[in-house]
This record gives sequence, structure tokens and C-alpha cells, in this order.
Amino acid sequence: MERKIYKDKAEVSKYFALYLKELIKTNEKVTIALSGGSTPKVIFDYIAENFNDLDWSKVLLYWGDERCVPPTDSESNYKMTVDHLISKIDIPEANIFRVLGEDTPADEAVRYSQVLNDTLETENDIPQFDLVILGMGDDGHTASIFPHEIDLWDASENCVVAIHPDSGQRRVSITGKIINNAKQVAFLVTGANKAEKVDEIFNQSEAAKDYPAALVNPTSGNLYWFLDEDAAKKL
Ligand SMILES: O=C1O[C@H](COP(=O)(O)O)[C@@H](O)[C@H](O)[C@H]1O
Repeated sequence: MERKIYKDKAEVSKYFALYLKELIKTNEKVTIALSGGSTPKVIFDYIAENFNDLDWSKVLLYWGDERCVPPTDSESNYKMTVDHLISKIDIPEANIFRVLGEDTPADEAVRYSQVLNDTLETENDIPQFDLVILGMGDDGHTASIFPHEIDLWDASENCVVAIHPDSGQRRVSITGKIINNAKQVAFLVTGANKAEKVDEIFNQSEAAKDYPAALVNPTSGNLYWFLDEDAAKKL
């Protein structure tokens, strides 16, 4: 595990973008599971503005989680990515594998599990992403596996239907099996509201056992935490 602490969101964006650039440059094809939330917005803007000349045709984009809403909804992780990244880079439509948030959640979890089976290389008979990008909520959730449903982490399926604890919104999320099978996992975590959970996870406190984010530990891949000083202030 490698922990990288930068001054602010802008610095996190810059260094994560450089890491991504290297990954794309040194591989013939790169499969990436994207996250939603507030942190990637700024990072996607930075990448689109400064790295739009990368060879995006080598990149296949997937989502680690999606809210069960239409792709035009302001809650959609896909829409956020289109607005902040996809519409600004030269990436073929065929390289984009979105979760159909508008479809029946249980059916879509099954369909998207099959998409991963059909389109990704496998390791240990499990689909393998080159990179899974994750965020962490201030309750310790990651992808859309929340503390109240932590058992979903160990589901045998590639994807499950999860429920947001406050809004009741349904989401399709990849599970621990897929996340921990990735070649590289990068957490992007910024803001003071994440500091307590970051501290508990890094110091392996008793409370952290309930946080899905604490279960991220790639079997043979690398784990990177990109943090800003606010998120790391209790370390
Ligand atoms: O709901 C979600 O939140 C998490 C964390 O997002 P952030 O806004 O705190 O950066 C994110 O990882 C997930 O993809 C998203 O659906």
C-alpha cells in the first residue's frame, strides 16, 4: 500500500493524472472502473483540460458503482463522467461500458456482471480491471457498498444491488471480489469530512472493521491512497 498526501484537491488531481498518464502510456489497453461522487469531478476536469491528448482509444471505461437513475439524471455517475471527462476527450463510444441505471436494478446487476465476464481478462477466474478508482464516503463506504450492508462486500456475484442508507436510493455496485482482484486500486479521498475515517482505517481501529473502505486490499495488485492534507490531517 502506498499513501500519497498532497496539499489540496488540485494537487491530488495533478499527481493522479500523471499516474494515469503513465499507466496509459505503458500499456496497450487499460480497463478502468470509475467512481462517482464529488472528488472525481475536479480530477476529471483536470485530466480533460491537461491530458486530452492521451491515446484514449486504448482506454476502456466502466463504472464501479452507479445510482439507479436515468443517464440524464443529475445523480447519475455516468452523466457526471460525460459532463466532466468523456465529452471533452477523444474516446470511441465502443470503449464505454456504462451501467444502465434506468433499468430494473436486479436485472442490471446480473447484466453488468456478465459484461465484466465477457469483456475483461480474468485472473483466478475472476474478471480483472487494470485499475479500479474508488472514493470513500464520510461513513466509510466505497463504491456503493455501505457499512449497513457490509456483507455485500463478500457476495459471490461480480455486481450487486445496494441501498443508500439515508435516501433509500438503489445502486448497482461491484463487490469486493472484483475490487480486490484488480491490478491497481486507487483511492481518491479529499476533504476534512473524511479525516476521521481515514485515521481509523490507517490505524486499524476497532471501528474501522465496519467500513467497507477498510476491506480494500488487492490480492496481488497495488493499492494507492491519493489524499489531500485535509483528509490526512489526523494521521
Ligand atoms: O455515492 C458515492 O460516493 C462515494 C464517495 O464520493 P465523494 O463525494 O465523497 O467523493 C463514491 O465513491 C461513489 O462512487 C459514489 O456513488
